[in-house]
Amino acid sequence: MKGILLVNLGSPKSTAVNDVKEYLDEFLMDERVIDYRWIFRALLVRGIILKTRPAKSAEAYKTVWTDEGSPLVVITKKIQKKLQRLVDVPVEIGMRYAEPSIETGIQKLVDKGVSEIVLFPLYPQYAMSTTETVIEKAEEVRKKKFSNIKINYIQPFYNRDIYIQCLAESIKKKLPENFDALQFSYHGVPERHIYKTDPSKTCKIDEANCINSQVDTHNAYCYRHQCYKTTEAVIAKIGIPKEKTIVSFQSRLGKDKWIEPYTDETFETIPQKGIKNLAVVCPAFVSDCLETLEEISVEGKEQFVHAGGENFHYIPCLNDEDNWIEVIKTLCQEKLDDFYLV
Ligand SMILES: C=CC1=C(C)c2cc3[nH]c(cc4nc(cc5[nH]c(cc1n2)c(C)c5CCC(=O)O)C(CCC(=O)O)=C4C)c(C)c3C=C
Ligand SMILES: [Fe+2]
Ligand SMILES: [Fe+2]
Repeated sequence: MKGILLVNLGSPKSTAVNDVKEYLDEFLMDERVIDYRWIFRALLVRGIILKTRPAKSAEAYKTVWTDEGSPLVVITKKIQKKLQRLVDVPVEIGMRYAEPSIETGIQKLVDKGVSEIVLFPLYPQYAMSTTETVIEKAEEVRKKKFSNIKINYIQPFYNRDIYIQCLAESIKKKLPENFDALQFSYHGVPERHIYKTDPSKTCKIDEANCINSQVDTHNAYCYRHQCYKTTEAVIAKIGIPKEKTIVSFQSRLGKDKWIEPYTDETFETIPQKGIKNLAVVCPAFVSDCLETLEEISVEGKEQFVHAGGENFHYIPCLNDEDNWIEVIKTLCQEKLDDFYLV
C-alpha cells in the first residue's frame, strides 16, 4: 500500500527556554545547517549559541504561539487534514527537527500497512538545509528501522507551473491597492552552502551565474538561482514589472557571509529611495512561522517604519489554501504513479 509523508522543518514543543534549547541543539547540530566539522560545530553551537539564543528565541516564539501550538506545526497539520480528504492513501506529517519526527510519521504510515511512501519536503527551493537534509534524514531512518519500505521523494518545485500559478494568484489576491514595491524575502543560507552544492564548482554567486542564467548543471542545486527563478516566474504571471520588485534574503545567523542582499538592510534603506509603501512575501516558506510572523511582520515592519517607510503589508504564505492543497495533491499523485521507477 502507498502513503504520503509531508515533511516540514519543525518547531520547539513549547516556548519554555529548555524546549527551545533542545530544538535549537538538534537543528543547529545538523551538519547540513552548520556545516563545520563536528568539534567546531559543537564548540560554536553548544559553547556559544545555546548559551544565549534559546532565551531570546523563546521570547520571540511566545509572540506567535497559538493555543494549538506553533503556527508552523498547526498549519502543517491543517494541510495534512485537507489533503487527506482529497486522496485515497494515508497522509501523515513528519518534522525534520523535533516532534512529530520523520520516524514517527513513517511509523504511523507503516502501522496503517504502507510500504511505499511518497515523501514531500515542503520546501520549494533546494538547499543543503532544506530538501537535502530531509532526504538524508529519511534515508537514515529508513535504513535503520524500515529497510523494507520504499520512499519516492518529491523534488523542489520552485519552477513548476502549477505551483507558480497558485502562488501568483494567492499573492495577487492579497496585494494592497497601492504599493511602491513588492519584496520577495527568502530565508538566507551561508554563501559557502551555494558553493558546496554546485556540482560544476563554477557559481560565483553573481548576476550572470545566479540570476540571469537558465537551469543548467551549475545551478540545478543553486538555492539562490532557484529563489530568483521563482520570483521571475511569479511576477511574470501577476504582471508586475521587475523594477517594482525586490529580492532579498532573511534570517542570517553568525558571522559568515550569507547570500545577499540582506532583507533587514533592505528595509532600512529603501524608504530613503522613495519606497514608502511596501508589500512583502516570503516564498521560501509554504507555511507561516516564526520567521515570517515575527521577523518580517513585526521586526521587519519596525525597521521599515523607523527608516521612514509608511505602509508595510505582509502577504501570508500559502498555508492551507485550497488551491495549494490541490497543487500538493498533483505533485504527490505524480510520484504515487511512478513508483515502479524507484
Ligand atoms: C525555508 C527554508 C529554510 C532555510 C534555507 C533555512 C536555513 C537555515 N536556518 C538557520 C537557522 C535558524 N532557522 C530558524 C527558524 C526557521 N528556519 C526555517 C526555514 C529555513 N531555514 C523555518 C521555517 C524556521 C521557523 C521555525 C518555526 O518554528 O517557526 C531558527 C530558529 C529560530 C531562531 O532562533 O531564530 C534558526 C536558529 C540556519 C543556520 C540556516 C542555514 C544554514
Ligand atoms: Fe532557518
Ligand atoms: Fe548560482
